[in-house]
Amino acid sequence: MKSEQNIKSIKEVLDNEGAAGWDTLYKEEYTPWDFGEISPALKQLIEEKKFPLPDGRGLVPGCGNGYDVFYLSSEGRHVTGLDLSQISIERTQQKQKELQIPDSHVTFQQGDFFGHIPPKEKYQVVYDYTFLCALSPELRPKWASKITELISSNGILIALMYPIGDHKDGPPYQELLGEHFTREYFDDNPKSFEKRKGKEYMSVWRRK
Ligand SMILES: C[S@@+](CC[C@H](N)C(=O)[O-])C[C@H]1O[C@@H](n2cnc3c(N)ncnc32)[C@H](O)[C@@H]1O
Repeated sequence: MKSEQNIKSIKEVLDNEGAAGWDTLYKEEYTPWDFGEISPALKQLIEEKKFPLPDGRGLVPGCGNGYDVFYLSSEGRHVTGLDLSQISIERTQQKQKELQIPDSHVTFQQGDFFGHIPPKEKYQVVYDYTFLCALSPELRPKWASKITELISSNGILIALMYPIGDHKDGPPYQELLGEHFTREYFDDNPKSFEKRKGKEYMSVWRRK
């Protein structure tokens, strides 16, 4: 990871370069959101069987270095990792090759979430971690419409909410998703990376 002298702040890069700034951040290896592994909260959800995950098709929008994509994929679940950054996608594809993970389990795709066309049967599982929060607030309703469009009826959204803000009724997920989703699982104290302790909520939402 490069020092902050090389790149002053993520916000500055994105303000100056727009969406292309994500590529710059990956190129410069300035990715402070990346802990090099999947979140303890996701592991806890799955390994402690807190919520059963459906098989079928999964999507991780803004997948970054792809740890969650590999983790969520299985014999019965194909997972697509989608990211705007060509550099991050090339890296994940390289890792997929090295790990010899077949395309029948995992696909990495460069592209814009807002233009993403779902497979015919849509997704049964979508995982959002530090993706919604990376978008500017005016894009949140658009994020919610797209999530609603991408998930099949009865499919689920796993939203690991970070950072917990000071919104009156918690993070804005309920107002964004409430019309089309029912919240079926919530943990306001999941396992977290040390630096994020107390700043994350785990939630699972079922598409109506
Ligand atoms: C804060 S990073 C989080 C990455 C990953 N989820 C993680 O936790 O390590 C946000 C990611 O979203 C990607 N991104 C931003 N806007 C996007 C968009 N419109 N469509 C797809 N990916 C996008 C960025 O390239 C970046 O990889």
